[in-house]
Amino acid sequence: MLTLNNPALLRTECYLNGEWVTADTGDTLSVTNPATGKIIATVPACSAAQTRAAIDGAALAQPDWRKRTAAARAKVLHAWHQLILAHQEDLAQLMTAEQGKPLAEARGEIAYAAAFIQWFAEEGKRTYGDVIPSPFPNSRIVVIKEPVGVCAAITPWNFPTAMITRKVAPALAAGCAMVVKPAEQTPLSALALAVLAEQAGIPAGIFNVITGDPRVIGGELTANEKVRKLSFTGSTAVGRLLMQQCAPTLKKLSLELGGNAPFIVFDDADLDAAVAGAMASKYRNSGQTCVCANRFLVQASVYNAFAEKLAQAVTTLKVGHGTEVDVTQGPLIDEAALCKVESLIADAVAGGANILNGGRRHALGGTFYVPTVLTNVLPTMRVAKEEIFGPVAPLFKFETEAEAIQMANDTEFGLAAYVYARDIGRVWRVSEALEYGMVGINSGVISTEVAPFGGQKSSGLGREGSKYGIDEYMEIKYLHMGL
Ligand SMILES: NC(=O)c1ccc[n+]([C@@H]2O[C@H](COP(=O)([O-])OP(=O)(O)OC[C@H]3O[C@@H](n4cnc5c(N)ncnc54)[C@H](O)[C@@H]3O)[C@@H](O)[C@H]2O)c1
Repeated sequence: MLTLNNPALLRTECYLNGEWVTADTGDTLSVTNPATGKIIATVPACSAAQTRAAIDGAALAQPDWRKRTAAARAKVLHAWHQLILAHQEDLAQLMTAEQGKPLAEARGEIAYAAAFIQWFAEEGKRTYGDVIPSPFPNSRIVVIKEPVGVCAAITPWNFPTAMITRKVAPALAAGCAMVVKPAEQTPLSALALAVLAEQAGIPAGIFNVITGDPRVIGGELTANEKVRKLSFTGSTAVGRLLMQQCAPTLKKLSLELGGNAPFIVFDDADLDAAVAGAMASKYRNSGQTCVCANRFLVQASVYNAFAEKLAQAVTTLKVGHGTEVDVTQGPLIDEAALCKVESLIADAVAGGANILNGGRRHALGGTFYVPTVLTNVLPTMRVAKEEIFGPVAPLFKFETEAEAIQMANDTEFGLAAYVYARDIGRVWRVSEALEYGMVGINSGVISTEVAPFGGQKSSGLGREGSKYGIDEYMEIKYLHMGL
């Protein structure tokens, strides 16, 4: 039973153009608690016509929002940030109920999500242009930045709040309006953000949350020419599809897609620190994180020692319902995710991998899975090529630095990578050779609002966070001025 201190945060209508609405067709989507398998709410399955109306509303509201000073926009964003922090506990409860992650992680995500709003409220004041000396006499070239206009966001279920604020905060700070379609598994966190946005005084039409069939809403968001930018976080397959759908209207795109992060442990690494980093990177959110370590590449001379220490560490994880005190690993999002994990492990074992820990469903049933460590894993196995998105650490062996780099880059993805080593020369050489957007060095946690999060290769386009993140929502214009 979900009980909130402020029950008004559990909203089950969409927030479009400053109004709370149901679907014009009357259709709904069910929201299931992955820990219990029970339906906890239903939300509207809105139509393409409603999506169009939301875009129209955003297009009408955006010019006034844009005309405000950045300081005036920041004031409203700071109010939203404060309200989110004031309701951190309720928001965390909602997130755990629909997503399954332990409450401590959910609380952490709320603070992290709010930090983007605070950061971009201030960064919006620093969207400086430039003055370029002209090659012609008596003239100057002045470069200015302007908001893109109406933007759309399509977000995943694994970080139901942060994946929204990472996009909405820079967009609003820049002077844009946003229509957000959250994942169908986790709409309640998104709608609660809208409740607080309304309270904070974000004007009607500037922040909209629409729920429903992804193809219906995504189809309109990508086809509508009033939407000038799409920011998407999710799988590479859907990212490619949306990119195609945006081609006719040539929208700007940010795509934060899948990963296949290598976690490289060299023989000079502090092994205890590497295990601590591995635990944070791999088992957080039950391994359902795009920057999760997906392949552990361990130098042969420390392979057994690292494997033993990691297998020991995972026994300290407590699997259970995210609302229970001390639980450190919740369920997977659904049965399909669990089946994928099982089939990857079966493939590895059939090819000769050993299960050092786990490798089976948890006695709790449902979608709970025992944290797993696999040894003797080979780069030819499926587990080396696909995003696992579950609590499974496959350990690969390498001999030389060159081999580690070759194995690390042997994937279409290029989101996050991790390197554990003490030799500073090695750290530089390897980091520069890695074809990844982010490298954690002796650190298993890399994401922060002040850094440019994003990937290379099939992991996507664009950056979120930092000064680079706000540029994604700004057009560049220059004035060639005769004096
Ligand atoms: N790079 C990053 O920043 C980052 C962060 C979190 C998750 N991810 C990635 O997200 C994936 C997991 O999320 P998922 O399983 O929800 O991904 P997904 O691609 O299935 O879904 C993501 C979003 O896209 C929507 N969607 C699905 N099909 C659509 C369609 N045809 N048209 C329009 N919208 C559509 C979904 O409703 C959801 O809102 C993983 O690959 C993970 O690596 C990436």
